[in-house]
Amino acid sequence: MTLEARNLVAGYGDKSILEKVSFNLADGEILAFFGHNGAGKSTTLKAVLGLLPAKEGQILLDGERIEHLTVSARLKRGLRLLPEGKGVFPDLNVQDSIEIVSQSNRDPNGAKISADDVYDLLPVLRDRRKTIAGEMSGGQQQMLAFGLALLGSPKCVLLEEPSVGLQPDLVEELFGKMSDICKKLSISAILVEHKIASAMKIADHVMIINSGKLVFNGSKAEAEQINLWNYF
Ligand SMILES: Nc1ncnc2c1ncn2[C@@H]1O[C@H](COP(=O)(O)OP(=O)(O)OP(=O)(O)O)[C@@H](O)[C@H]1O
Repeated sequence: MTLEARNLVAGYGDKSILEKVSFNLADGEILAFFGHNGAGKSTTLKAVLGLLPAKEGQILLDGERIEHLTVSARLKRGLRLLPEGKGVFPDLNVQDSIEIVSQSNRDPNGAKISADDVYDLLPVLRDRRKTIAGEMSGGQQQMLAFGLALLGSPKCVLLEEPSVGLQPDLVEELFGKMSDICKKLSISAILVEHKIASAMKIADHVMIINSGKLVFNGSKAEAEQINLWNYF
């Protein structure tokens, strides 16, 4: 199991938003995470990464308890967040962006995913090496953000609405690429999305949150048997 949450309670100040949220995610699995605006999706991601403290419960990464660790310690262990909006350097070209991030990630044991690997996995980035990131299309910027996240050799990526602002065909292309790469490299992902039909195409597992409580948590096959909208 890559990532597991057990009875996680988290919120802002004295107020708890998440009510004993539990889920688990195996290597290479994609967990589609749905819910209304304000239901608690981002709060869950923030608690997993350590941007919010866990008031109660446990978070485990590869079996190790991490809920007391700092954000940087969790990043070192392979968690990555791709926040909503494009996580790119808008004024740098693709090549310089990849070079800067791969140099800053270089560790003495050797980074597992190199710049060349990223170009091989996402050939559009090789084609656009000299293009300024801020001048690329939304979908290409998302691919770059995902490529930069891969340079850290993540175990689990937390994807916050990567489809925002993309046309439907680009959403399918982006999700297809992300899914292929996660499967190939055994990276697990939580995919927070409002574009449910597109996210369902690549999901292995589905969760729906409502007012801080998980109201559905099951396999894709189980999710396909029900009307997901009844849970919103
Ligand atoms: N910084 C904050 N301080 C206090 N309350 C917050 C803060 N951020 C979010 N909340 C509250 O926490 C609850 C859950 O918000 P959260 O951002 O997790 O929702 P979400 O499911 O990610 O929504 P969306 O789909 O709109 O991004 C909401 O009631 C929201 O008002």
